[in-house]
Amino acid sequence: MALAVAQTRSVLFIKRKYLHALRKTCLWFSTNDTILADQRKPPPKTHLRKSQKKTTLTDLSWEERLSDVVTPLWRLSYDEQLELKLKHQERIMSQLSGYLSGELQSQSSLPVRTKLSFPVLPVLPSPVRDGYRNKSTFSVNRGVDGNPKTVGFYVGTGKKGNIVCVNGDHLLNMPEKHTRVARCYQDFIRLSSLEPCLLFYTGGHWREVTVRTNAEGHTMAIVYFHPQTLTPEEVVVHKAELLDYFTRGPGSVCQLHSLFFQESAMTRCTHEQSPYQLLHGQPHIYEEQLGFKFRISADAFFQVNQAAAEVLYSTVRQLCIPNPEEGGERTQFGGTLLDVCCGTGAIGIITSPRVDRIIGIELIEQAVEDARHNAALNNVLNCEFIPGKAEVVLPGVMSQLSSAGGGPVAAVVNPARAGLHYRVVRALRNQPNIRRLVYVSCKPDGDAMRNFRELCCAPDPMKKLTGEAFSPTLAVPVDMFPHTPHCELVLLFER
Ligand SMILES: C[S@@+](CC[C@H](N)C(=O)[O-])C[C@H]1O[C@@H](n2cnc3c(N)ncnc32)[C@H](O)[C@@H]1O
Repeated sequence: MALAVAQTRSVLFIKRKYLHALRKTCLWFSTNDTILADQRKPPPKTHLRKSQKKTTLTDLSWEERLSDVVTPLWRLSYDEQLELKLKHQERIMSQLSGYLSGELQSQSSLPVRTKLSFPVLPVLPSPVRDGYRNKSTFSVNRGVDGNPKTVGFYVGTGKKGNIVCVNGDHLLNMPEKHTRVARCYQDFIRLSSLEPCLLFYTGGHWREVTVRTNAEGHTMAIVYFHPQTLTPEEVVVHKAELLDYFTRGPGSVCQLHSLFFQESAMTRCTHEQSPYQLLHGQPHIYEEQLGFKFRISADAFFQVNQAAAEVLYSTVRQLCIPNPEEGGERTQFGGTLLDVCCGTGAIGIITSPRVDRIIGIELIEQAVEDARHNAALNNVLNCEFIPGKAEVVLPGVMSQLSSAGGGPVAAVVNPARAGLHYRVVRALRNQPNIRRLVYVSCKPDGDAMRNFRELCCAPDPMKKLTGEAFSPTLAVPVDMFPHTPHCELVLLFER
């Protein structure tokens, strides 16, 4: 009996210590689309308890170490994960409340707990918790056994020079289809006469592989390749070997719906910088969201968790254009919805029945083409998608909206982690017809916080922020990334 009590106490102690460490970690962790993998088989719970008793990092297996990097909450129950995420979001929103009330001065101020000036709802859970990722990017580097042709995820950092590439089959957020492609790609590059490209300046060719899947199980693989000094004719030979491996050879078990190849000498190239070459199959995959169908190109952004994206999108739609009886009669807002950083147009298209007009703005041309195609595919006629940087395009759109008679305008912004350019914030703030603005952020404590403050500060002619200030009125966190510390925050501003 005494022994059982002592054991329980020790597990509780370890759990508390672990939660404390995670809370600290959550302050600086950020969503990283390229290192996050999907995983299928978590180390069993019994294994977990043993690992909790271990004290040093080196006692952990490589799989556990990778899980701690990619899915650091894997040891916690899902309820514990949601509790932790809610506390983290509340802390960030209390920081925002502090800035707005003047209690906190600068972003470097210690995060003193300030009373929340608006409600933060409980985190909306992801309907799918395991194997949820529809996109994973696997790196190539030296494995645990020293083999430089290893495909997986990094433990360690380039800066410290201690990178080890660990296979991610066990990761909780990874679907089996993704790890199968990674395994096959590893077998393929091990058979290839070409070297892997570990560092751009040291040569080598085979780089990472991205895998995208949809709910129907279609699989798209994109292989990135550094041509170095190979001639185009030489590259053709290796492309043909890759194609043969995945269509007629052992890689055919992946049943690829699409195989793309991109020659790139940079970390990341758009389709315009270096075309995605279709070696096999269909150029797109399709996904359904809330009854609408979406085409996704190799280069386009799409939310990584399809089921949770539906939760996110219905939350955003309801906050942008509230419908008192969600699911009942549609209310017609009769104005314009600006969808800034619209990707393949999902938010605008899903909200289109409630508004007269949607204007989407997006940087990536392939995504804009997808958005236009998606509107037509769904018989949506009131959407217009404009390619370009929002900071360049939006000021012109605003003058059009003002001169067009000034109907009501709602705005949704969903930028990447770098947040919105100050010109975008200025244009939104200075457009008096916008009364509601929904900001969707995967990192609200980063650059987005600067945007929140610029939207809500007192008018400042020096910064050309002359429009009436917005106020945050509701925050809804949505868990898109189970087992990781991240979630999306949907923040409603009104004035
Ligand atoms: C987080 S994604 C959101 C996409 C979309 N709202 C969705 O849910 O699918 C951010 C998008 O912003 C785009 N983007 C990044 N910087 C931009 C800029 N300066 N102007 C316009 N779009 C930008 C990216 O290409 C990406 O598609």
